[in-house]
Order: sequence, then C-alpha cells, then structure tokens
Amino acid sequence: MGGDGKVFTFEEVTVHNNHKDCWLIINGKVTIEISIYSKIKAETKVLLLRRGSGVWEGYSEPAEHIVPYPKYVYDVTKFMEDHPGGDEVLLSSTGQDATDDFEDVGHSDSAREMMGEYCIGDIDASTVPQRTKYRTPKQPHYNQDKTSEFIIKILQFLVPLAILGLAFGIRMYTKST
Ligand code: HEM
Repeated sequence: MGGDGKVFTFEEVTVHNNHKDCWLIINGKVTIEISIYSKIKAETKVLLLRRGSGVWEGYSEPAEHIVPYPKYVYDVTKFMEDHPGGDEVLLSSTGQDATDDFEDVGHSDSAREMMGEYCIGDIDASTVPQRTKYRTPKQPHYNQDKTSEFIIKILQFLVPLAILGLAFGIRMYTKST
C-alpha cells in the first residue's frame, strides 16, 4: 500500500469532496485481507471472519484477539475522468466510508490492483462515524392467551343477556298479538 504510512482522520478526508479534489475511504484490498486472515488464523485460532460496518474483522478465541483491519484513503482526483463508472459515483462516495458502495459494484481484481496507485494513507478507524443500522421498531407485546380469555369472559356475560332479551322480546310480541 502506498501513502508512506500517513494516517488521516475522517474529518481530514471528507473535506476533499469535489471534482478537483476527491478523496475516498475504501477497504477494497480483499486479497490482502485474506492473506492476513490466514496468518492470524494460524497464530490465534480465528474462528470466523465477517464483514461488519465496512471493516473486515477477524474474531478469535479468546475475544481479546479481535483484529480490526485498516481502511485506506484514496485520492482519486486524477482518476475521475477515467473511472469506467463515471466521476459522479466517486463524488457521491466522498464524505463517508465508501467501502460498501465500492463492494456493491463488484469491482474486478484489476480494479482492485489499480487502487494502489491512488492510495495516500490509512484512515484512523476511531474517527469514522458508524453507519446507523436500521432496527425494526419493537412490536407491542401481544399476548394471545390473555385476549382470548377476555373474549370468553365478555361472551359469558353477553350470551345470557341476549337470550334474556330474546325471551323478553318474544313474550312482548306474543302478548300484543
Ligand atoms: C480507487 C477507487 C476505485 C477504482 C480504482 C475503481 C475502478 C473501477 C474500474 C477499473 C471499473 C471497471 C470495471 C471493473 O474492472 O471492475 C469500475 C467500474 C465502476 N465503478 Fe469503480 N473504482 C473505484 C471506486 C468506485 C466507487 C467508490 C464507486 C461507488 C459506487 C464505484 C463505482 C463504479 C461503477 C458504478 C462502475 C461501473 C460498473 C459497470 O458498469 O459494470 N467505483 N471502477
């Protein structure tokens, strides 16, 4: 990776957000990550590798061996015109962690190789705001047993009343005829 080991904060990266000066945060070097993964696997018995909030994380036993992978900062200003996906998508990926956008496109290995040319450093992961995850609103607790119990109680009260009303009605009707 290029960039002379520079580490940028999220704030520093997100000000570069126009056609003449466009920086992105992407962690697209999956091939590298896989090799890191097998190294960690050998050393610390990693149980699984999963991608969470744009970062590849190795989870291992014991838990203190959780390894967050670095994200990289890319200055794609010179690539804007030549990007096969167009410059607008690159611009719209500024100001955030663009990893998911980049991965969703399914970039080829050659696209990933090209990234090295534009890498200018690492991002300080602690400064990147987490993407808010959508949580389904909690449903009100619905207790079916209690509801059917309630209906039975109402019916127990209403049925005799209805029978009484019907009997009364018939009696009134027969009396008047
Ligand atoms: C340094 C960063 C990037 C590099 C070097 C890069 C490179 C490339 C290359 C070489 C292609 C041609 C197809 C391929 O080989 O996969 C491509 C296509 C594309 N890229 Fe990127 N890209 C970068 C970032 C992004 C980002 C952040 C987005 C945001 C969504 C994006 C969206 C697209 C789209 C939409 C296409 C067109 C896909 C298609 O029509 O099949 N790229 N990119």
